[in-house]
Amino acid sequence: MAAKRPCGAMFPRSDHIREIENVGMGMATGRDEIVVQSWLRCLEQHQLDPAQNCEAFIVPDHKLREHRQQSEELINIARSGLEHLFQQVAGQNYVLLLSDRQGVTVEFLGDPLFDNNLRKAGLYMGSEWSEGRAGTCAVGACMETGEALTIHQTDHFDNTHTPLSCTAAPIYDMRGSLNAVLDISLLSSPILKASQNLALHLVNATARRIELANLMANTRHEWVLRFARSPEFLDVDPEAAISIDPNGRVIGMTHGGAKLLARASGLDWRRPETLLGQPLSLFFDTDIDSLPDLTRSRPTEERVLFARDGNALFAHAIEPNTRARRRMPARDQIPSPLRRLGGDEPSILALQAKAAKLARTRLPILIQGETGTGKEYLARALHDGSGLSGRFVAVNCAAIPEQLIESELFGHVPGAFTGASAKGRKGLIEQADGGTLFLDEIGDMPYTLQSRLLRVLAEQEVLPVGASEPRPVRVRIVSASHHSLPEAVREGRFREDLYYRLNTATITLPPLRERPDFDWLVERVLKRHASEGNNPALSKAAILALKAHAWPGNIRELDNVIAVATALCEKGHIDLADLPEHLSCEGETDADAQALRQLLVACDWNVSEAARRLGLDRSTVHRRMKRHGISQPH
Ligand SMILES: Nc1ncnc2c1ncn2[C@@H]1O[C@H](COP(=O)(O)OP(=O)(O)OP(=O)(O)O)[C@@H](O)[C@H]1O
Repeated sequence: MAAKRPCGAMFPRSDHIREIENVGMGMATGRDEIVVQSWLRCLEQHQLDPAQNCEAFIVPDHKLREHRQQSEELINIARSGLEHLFQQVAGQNYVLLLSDRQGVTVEFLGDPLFDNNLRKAGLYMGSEWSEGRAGTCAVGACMETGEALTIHQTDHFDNTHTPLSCTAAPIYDMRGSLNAVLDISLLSSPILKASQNLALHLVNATARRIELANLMANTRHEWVLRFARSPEFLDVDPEAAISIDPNGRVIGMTHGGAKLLARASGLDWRRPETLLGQPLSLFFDTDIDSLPDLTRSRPTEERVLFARDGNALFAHAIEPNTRARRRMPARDQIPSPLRRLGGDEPSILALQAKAAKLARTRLPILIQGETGTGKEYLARALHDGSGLSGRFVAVNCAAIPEQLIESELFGHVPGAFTGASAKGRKGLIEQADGGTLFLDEIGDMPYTLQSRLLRVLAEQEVLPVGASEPRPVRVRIVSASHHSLPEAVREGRFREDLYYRLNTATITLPPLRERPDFDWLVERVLKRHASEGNNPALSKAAILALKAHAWPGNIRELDNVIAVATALCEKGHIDLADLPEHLSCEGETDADAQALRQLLVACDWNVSEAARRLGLDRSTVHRRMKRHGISQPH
């Protein structure tokens, strides 16, 4: 969807265009250098025309989902920082945008009162603010320069954006690459650019805290060294941090950390690869063996470190978490798509570690598990964690009519059969070339096709329908079934040789009712359905009801229940009343019914009072009464 932005420029249009054109011809202007450089990039590199108004571009929903999924870890880490920042500027009409490294807004906090205007102005979820797309703007210029900045009103290149004032700060990942941009914007602002100085300070501070939280979340087994210029802030709000491996080499840093290392060594922070892997002693007059002297066991003002450029800093060394290391031997080797499969419980970690090892191979993998346990989700994660460059193609063998499945999978040459496409068609197997083919419900694959699939696996080639020459394909096969394949083999419905080829490596997903990381999954699904302004928590009673349920539909059922509850709940609280009836009353016994009756009698059949004493809302109590056939005697 693309919406046209309002054209209410605060500066006469022709003057604005003329000024940009003059800059393009090398004439001086009073603007900040960062604005001038961005205008020049827009003219020369992005070939934008200042006389041509752009539309706010909002990526389609499915694309937004992809962008959000890719940034899920960042969004989760950043959320509390964003909410804190939003509270700090509450009532001042600021909007907060978190953009991913393509400039797409993946998280948004704004006043719903101005929803329509914000959407029109492109200050909204899914809007793309890269410089090539939108011209000079805070997010785009921040992405290009890697620096925090304000693009105020007529600093914008595109005339349609000139009412806006936008301030952005970069968020770097631990390896020094730009990971995201945090932007704070106003639909209308005072004329003076200096009015945004405080906003600049706030976004910078929030970006720094998000980077620090990211570094801490990803550094459990290494030393972390945090820095501040004053001892008072060292333990509570450090300015920079780095992580150090057991050999004393720098392996991660916040942006402040990168700048500090660069300053100390005379290297360039824009080339993070020159900083990473270097020994600590290149930057400071210390080494890994001396780090215990900088832990909290000593008073802050005594924890002083000298950088190689002569500057003194206060430092706080945090020891590696050895307990976590023992418990999670392979966690840091698990690619992040696979880490997102579950929590930190040993059996789930073992499952992730196994998946991580298999992801790196090209072996066929068979995934088993009840319906809705996440077999396709795991297949995708295996693909994302495999480093394969081709596509992930999913096929549900039970959903394609038997007469079509052959040409769907293998493709066909022109005119291969009545109704075949005149141009011929690439089959799904070829579409997955270089990537992963996920065959869901493989047990439903027609017997005759099973031998052809075997050939694909054995020979790495595919023979389209009607073709005489096979075509080479390199495809990784992941299959899944919630039927028992050995049983299908015994009954002669599934080829034994294919079964043995497919199940060289098997991963079995536990049903939800047996998952030790149930709480983690509930939290994750809650976050998935949270949106700006609706980020609910579960009441105790609701948690108990979720735990008591048997979840025959597994994670899919949980996902649906939470989606509905999130939509129904009020005041940021999911209570029993927001859960489906069969779930909220589950596990109640006759004794519970009797207790409820006694309570109602004690409350003189005042349902509100009974609800208050139970900590439930009235509709839940009414529902329980109905279920147990309890009513006030007349
Ligand atoms: N580890 C997970 N974390 C969060 N959500 C998950 C996880 N695993 C699965 N899901 C969600 O649960 C739902 C069902 O997952 P999926 O379709 O992968 O299950 P399945 O086992 O392939 O189901 P079926 O057997 O019916 O094909 C999806 O909405 C998916 O996003």
